[in-house]
Amino acid sequence: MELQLALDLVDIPEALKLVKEVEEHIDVVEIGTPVVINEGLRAVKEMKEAFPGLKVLADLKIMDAAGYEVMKASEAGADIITILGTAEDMSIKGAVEEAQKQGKKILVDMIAVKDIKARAKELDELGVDYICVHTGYDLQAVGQNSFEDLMTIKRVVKNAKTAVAGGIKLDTLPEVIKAQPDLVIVGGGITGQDDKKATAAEMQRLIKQG
Ligand SMILES: O=C(CO)[C@H](O)[C@H](O)COP(=O)(O)O
Repeated sequence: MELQLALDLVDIPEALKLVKEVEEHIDVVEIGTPVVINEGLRAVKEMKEAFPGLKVLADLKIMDAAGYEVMKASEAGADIITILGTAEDMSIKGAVEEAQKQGKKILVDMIAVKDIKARAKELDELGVDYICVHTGYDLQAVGQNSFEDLMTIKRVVKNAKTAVAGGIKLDTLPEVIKAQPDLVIVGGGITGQDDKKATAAEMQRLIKQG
C-alpha cells in the first residue's frame, strides 16, 4: 500500500515547499487538476526535477484526445496520468496504449461513474494500471465518501491496482486501510494540518503496518 499526497490549491513554489516537508513519508506526489490549470505541465516538470525519487502523478482527468495528452504529460515527467472512467473506451484504450509506449501508468478516476461495479470490470479488462474510487470536493461537501465504492471495486477488479481518494483524514484512514487499497490518496488531510510532516509520518506508519 502506498501513500499519495495530492496538491490542489497551491502554486509551484508552495507545492515544492510542501513536498520538501513530507518527502520521506510519501510515495507519490500528485499535481492536482487546479494546479495544472493554473500552472500547466510545467508544475509536473519542476516537481519531477526537484524530487526524482518520488513518483509524480499528473491529475489531468483526461476525457478526450487521450493519447496526445498522455504523451504531453509523459514528456513533462509524469509517471502516472489520470483519465476519467466516464471517458469513451476508445479514449481509455488510447491512454493505455500511449502510456505503455512511454513506460508510464494510467490511473482511472471513477468520479461521477454511476455503475461502479460494471465500469470497473470493463476498465480492468481494458488494461488500465489503477482504478480509483473518488468522492470529489462537491460531494464531500454533502457528507459523502468512497469507502463503500472501494469495497465494490476490491471485489471485482482482478488485474489493476485499486486506489481511493476524497476527504481521507488521519481519523478515517484506519477504515480505508481495512479495505486494503494499493494506493491511498490524501490532499487536505495532510496539507490542511498545522504539522504536515507529523501527519504524513503517522499516515505512513499506519499504511506500512497495513
Ligand atoms: O482530485 C482531487 C479533487 O478532484 C483531490 O486531489 C482528491 O480528492 C484528494 O484530495 P482531498 O483528500 O483533499 O479530497
